Amino acid sequence: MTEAMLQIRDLAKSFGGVEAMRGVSLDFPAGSLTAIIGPNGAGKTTFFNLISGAIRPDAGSVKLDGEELVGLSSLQVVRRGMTRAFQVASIFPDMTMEQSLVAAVTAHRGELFSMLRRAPLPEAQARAGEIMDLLGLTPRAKALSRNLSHGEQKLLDIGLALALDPKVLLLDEPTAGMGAEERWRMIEKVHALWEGTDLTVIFIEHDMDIVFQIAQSIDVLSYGQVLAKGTPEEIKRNQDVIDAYLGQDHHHVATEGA
Ligand SMILES: Nc1ncnc2c1ncn2[C@@H]1O[C@H](COP(=O)(O)OP(=O)(O)OP(=O)(O)O)[C@@H](O)[C@H]1O
Repeated sequence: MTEAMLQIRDLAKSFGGVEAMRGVSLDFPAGSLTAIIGPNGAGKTTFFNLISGAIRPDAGSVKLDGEELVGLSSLQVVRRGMTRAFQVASIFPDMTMEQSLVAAVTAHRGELFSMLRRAPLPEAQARAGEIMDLLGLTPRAKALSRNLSHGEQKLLDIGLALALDPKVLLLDEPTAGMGAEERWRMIEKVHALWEGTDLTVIFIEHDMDIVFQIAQSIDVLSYGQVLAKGTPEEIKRNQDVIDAYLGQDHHHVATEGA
């Protein structure tokens, strides 16, 4: 059997007396699109912090393409091929979208460019162009960051993550803070990006309609443990998940003809 692109084993982390992650083991096959869901405080953000090297686990293993990541810094994790989209698009308000992406590609590939003794700009511009195409941002290439809509800024954040040439892309609530219509536009772009590349995409999302619509598989966390994992159909019918999460009033449950 081939190993998953990302293989997590027995991941654990406590903050003082709080066991935020209690032995989580999950596999993410190459090219998969997975949603991480769960009630508030379930450990979703902690999970991303642990696997991306932002914080160090007390125990466990995180293997990317067979290589152990635990103990590496965030930067080293990025270099190995796992990148998280952060809210950084607004840091350089007077740069255009294209300039921001060219700068990110150049920063990431700089070493390689100097080794090849080639001018970085045409290459970086070509890559920035590809990324804008993937995200449907090309018409906004010359727009200044400060003039981008919230949704466009979020897409640029994803673009900046793509500039780091990841194998695995982590998205922390890509639709947060958006209205219903903008959410769907956003998630359709994420879906198109996933379809158009061989990326392994893992996203945290609270909107269950979105999760059930686009995720290929779903991992449910609760109290720092894996409560369930499966296809959207399996998760919708899982009684533990319904009891722990989907039954809660404040979550949007896809009732699907019910
Ligand atoms: N740096 C920290 N120090 C202390 N406790 C923490 C820290 N980070 C997370 N926790 C605790 O760990 C648990 C899991 O939190 P986490 O933010 O990972 O959950 P979450 O599933 O992302 O929640 P939400 O959906 O509300 O974002 C919570 O009890 C939280 O209070």
